[in-house]
Amino acid sequence: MFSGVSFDHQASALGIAGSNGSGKSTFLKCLGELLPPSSGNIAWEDNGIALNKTAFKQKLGYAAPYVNLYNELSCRENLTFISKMRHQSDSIKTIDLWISKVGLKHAINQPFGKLSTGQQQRLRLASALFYDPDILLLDEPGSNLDEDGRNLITEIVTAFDTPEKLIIIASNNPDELDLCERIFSIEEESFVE
Ligand SMILES: Nc1ncnc2c1ncn2[C@@H]1O[C@H](COP(=O)(O)OP(=O)(O)OP(=O)(O)O)[C@@H](O)[C@H]1O
Repeated sequence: MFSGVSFDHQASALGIAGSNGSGKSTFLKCLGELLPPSSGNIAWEDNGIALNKTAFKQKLGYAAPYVNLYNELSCRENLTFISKMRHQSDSIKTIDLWISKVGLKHAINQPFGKLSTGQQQRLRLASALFYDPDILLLDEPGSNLDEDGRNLITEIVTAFDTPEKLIIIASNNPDELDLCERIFSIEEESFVE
C-alpha cells in the first residue's frame, strides 16, 4: 500500500491512477474522511482557511460502488432522505431533475434494491451531486455504465471542473483519467507527466 504520499492540489480535476489493489480506493476514502490514514494527515482548506470536519462534509459529494443507498427506498426517497440528513431543504424539483439527468426518470419510484447495477451507479452519482457540492470525489465513476452513462460522466466532470470546485477521480480507466488535468500515480507516489 502507499506511504509517504505528500502533495498539494488546488482547483482542477485530479485523477488518482494505479493498478488493481494499489490503494486508489483506500486513498480516496482517506481524502473523503471515510477512513483515517494509519499515519500522517490530510488537510482541507477553503481560500486558505482550514475546513473542519463538519464544514468539509457539507461541501463533499462522494460516489463509489461501495457507497450504498437504502434498498427499500425509491430513487426519490433515497435522495430526499439524504437531503434531510444533511439538514438541507433541496426541493423535490431539484431531486427529480437530478434523477432525470442521470437517466432514471422512468425509475423514480422504484426501490434502489430493484435497480440494475448500472442504474444503481447512476443513482449514486445523482446522490452525490444533487445538493451542489463544492468538492466531488468519484471512485471508478463509470463502473457498470453503458456508453450513454460514460458520456454522462464526461458531462459531469466537465461541468464540475471550474475554478470554484474540486473534483478527484480514482480510476484505472484511461478515458476517465483523460478527463483530469493532473494525474497522481498512487504506485509511483508522484504526478504523472
Ligand atoms: N477493509 C480492508 N481491510 C483490509 N485490507 C483492505 C481493506 N480494503 C482494502 N484492503 C486492501 O488494501 C489494498 C488496496 O485496496 P484498494 O481497494 O484501495 O485498491 P484499488 O487500487 O482501489 O483497487 P481496484 O482498482 O481493484 O479498485 C488491497 O490489497 C486490499 O486488499
